[in-house]
This record gives sequence, C-alpha cells and structure tokens, in this order.
Amino acid sequence: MIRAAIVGATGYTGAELVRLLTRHREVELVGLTSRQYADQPYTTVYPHLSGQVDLNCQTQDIDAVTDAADVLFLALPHGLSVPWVAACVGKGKKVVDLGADFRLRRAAVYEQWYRVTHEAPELLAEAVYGLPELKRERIRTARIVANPGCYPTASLLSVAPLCGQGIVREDRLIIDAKSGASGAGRNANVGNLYGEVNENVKAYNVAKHRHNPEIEQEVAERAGLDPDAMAITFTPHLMPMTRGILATVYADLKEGLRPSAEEVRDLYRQFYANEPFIHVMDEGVWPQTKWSYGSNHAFIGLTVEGRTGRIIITTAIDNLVKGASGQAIQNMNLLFGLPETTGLEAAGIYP
Ligand SMILES: NC(=O)C1=CN([C@@H]2O[C@H](COP(=O)(O)OP(=O)(O)OC[C@H]3O[C@@H](n4cnc5c(N)ncnc54)[C@H](OP(=O)(O)O)[C@@H]3O)[C@@H](O)[C@H]2O)C=CC1
Ligand SMILES: CC(=O)N[C@@H](CCC(=O)OP(=O)(O)O)C(=O)O
Repeated sequence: MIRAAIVGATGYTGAELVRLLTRHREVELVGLTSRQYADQPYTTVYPHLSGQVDLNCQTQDIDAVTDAADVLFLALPHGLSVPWVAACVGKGKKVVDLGADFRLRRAAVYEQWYRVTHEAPELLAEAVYGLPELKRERIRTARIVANPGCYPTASLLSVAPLCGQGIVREDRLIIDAKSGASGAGRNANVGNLYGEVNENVKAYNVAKHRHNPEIEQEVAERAGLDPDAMAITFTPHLMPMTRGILATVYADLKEGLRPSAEEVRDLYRQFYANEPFIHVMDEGVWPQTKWSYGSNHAFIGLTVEGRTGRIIITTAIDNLVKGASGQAIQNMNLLFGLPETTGLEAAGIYP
C-alpha cells in the first residue's frame, strides 16, 4: 500500500483528495493536517465522509508527517509549499503540490505574478508540470510534481493538439473561462458569499490573473516559442455554481490556412486517442460542466469558423477533480507505476 498524507486536508481540494483516496485500492491515508482542527476527527469537519475515514487532523509537523508517508499531497495556499517540498526531497519521499509554488519554471516570473520571493529556486528546475496527457513520461520519474491550476488544465487540454502544428497563432490565443465558486477554496471571503455569487456572473482579475503566465509557459514550450514573446489573453469569470470550469479558446488560423472542422477534429482524436479521461465531441456537440461533475473526465468540443478564420474550442472539467485532486491522484499513480486510472474510474454525477 502507498502511505499518503494530505497537508491542508480541510480545504476543498483536501476534502476531494480524501473522498477519492479512500476509494483507491492501493492507498492508505496516514496523515491529514489542519491547524484549525488539529486533534479533532476529520469527520467533524466533513461529516459527509463519515465511515470513510477515521483519522484525526494533526498539526503541521513537517518531520512527523513526512516520515510517516510515501507521498505527500500539498493542498495549501500559495507560498507555503517550499519547506514541505524540501523535506520530501531530503527524505526521499514523493510530493504532489496542488498549489502554484512549483509550476512556473522561472523564479523571476513566479515572483512577478505572486508577489513573493521564491525560497527554493534551485528546486524549480526539477519540478515536473503535472499534466499527465502532456508530460506522462517525465512525471513517472519525478520527485516533485507541480499539479496544474484548474484554468490552465482546461485551457491547455483545449489547445495542446494544435501547438507546434503550424496551424494557428499559439502566441495570440484568447481564452474566456468560467469557474464555479469552489475554485476559490473554503476560506472565508466576501466575494464567495451566497449573496455575491448567486444569480450573478462576473469577470475578475482581468488582464492580470496568475494563470496567464502558467498557460503561456506551457503553450510556448509545446509550440517551441519564446515564453517572453507570448501574448495570450485569459479572462476568468465566476459563475453561480459550485463546481466546474468551462474554458472557451479562440485560436487564429495562420494566413492562408482553412482546415475543415473534421480535419481539426481528426487531429484532436489522434492526439487523445489513448487518453482514458479525454473525450473529443462530434461536430455541434458542446461540452457542459455538469458532464464532468465529480469525475476526472474532460470533454472537448470544437469547430472551425471559416468566416473569421478561427478555431473555437470549449473544454469542460470539474475544477476540484481533473482541475486539482483527481489530477493529483493521476500523477501519484504515475509516480508509483500504477495504472493511471486507478481510483479515478467513476463517471461524473448527472444531473
Ligand atoms: N479549489 C480549487 O478548485 C483549486 C485549488 N487549487 C490550489 O490548491 C491549493 C488548495 O486549495 P483549496 O483546497 O481550494 O484551499 P482552501 O482554502 O479550501 O484550503 C486550504 C487548506 O490549507 C490550510 N491553510 C490555510 N492557510 C494556511 C496557512 N497559512 N498555513 C498552513 N495551512 C494553511 C487550511 O487548513 P487550516 O487553516 O486548518 O490549517 C486548509 O486545509 C491552493 O494552492 C489552490 O490554489 C488548485 C486547483 C484548483
Ligand atoms: C473561482 C476562483 O477563484 N478560482 C481560483 C483558481 C483556483 C486554482 O486553480 O488555482 P491555483 O491553484 O493556481 O490557485 C482563482 O481564480 O484564483
């Protein structure tokens, strides 16, 4: 059995990790940390998991938690992962960081967007960006996996088959994305109150969301472009729903190119042919967030708008599963040589 501990276990991604890992046949949960609920039964915080888990929450004692586990899942706010990652590396343990501290390969870019100094820039180079559909082989042998952000997961799955194909301007993508409120976590925040989210839709962090450089970094790498020359526009929106991300991507075709929608769809279907979690829809079928609710599956719809010379792609995922905890488990499966779908086989809940 793989002994797993979750640091920041009482947040939304932590709870989703517990829900999924208690059904994972190769995993034993050995540690769940929380400062606020230390020494209290985990099910006091999340009674819906009664009968699934009988651990108490424990304090964030780095040595004790790391020594007891084979793998750590870090589900902490930004800026707190470095001591945990350093301990895992020092003790020969694997770590999957659900936060952003190891996603951006250049410390200067991290510091520009997150406004904090990176305390272990020397570890950035070896962290692998954990999007299994794009980096499977590198993840298998990694020590540090940087689990992608929820919006970048949906955005990158939307455009990866086009990158480096000479078909679209990868540097000038426009991404319009919508998220459910659980994307902001369980912390108290006025913007997440019922009265603020219900019957309301709003864009936020326009032209300055920290997922912009993350998306640009990975698109540039796949397309063989200079990350500093990217001009991707990314606009997130908060939706009156609990879970789900729908990313709509507009990609300009290169001058003189007009592939048919079927040609582009064939490209996507070849690219994702052996991917158990990725589903490319037929023409005219547009993904809905509800299809992915509670599952690790991603649904991709696309067409070519001949009149404007653009390809339009929409991808639906669950931000807490493929956008966070499910993908983290997919990465753990790769790290430990398990079938990638282990513990993640279930379809979503519908309606
Ligand atoms: N929600 C989502 O859809 C996604 C989230 N992520 C990322 O995953 C990480 C976790 O997100 P999420 O679960 O939503 O966050 P939450 O705010 O819901 O939970 C955060 C967890 O960290 C602990 N924590 C909070 N502040 C501190 C602190 N200062 N020091 C130590 N522990 C702290 C909390 O427990 P306690 O205060 O008791 O210690 C809690 O268990 C974040 O980096 C987030 O950006 C990534 C993809 C999607
Ligand atoms: C709705 C909402 O607030 N969503 C979060 C995204 C959460 C996530 O994936 O992000 P990180 O791990 O990079 O923080 C946001 O926009 O900040």
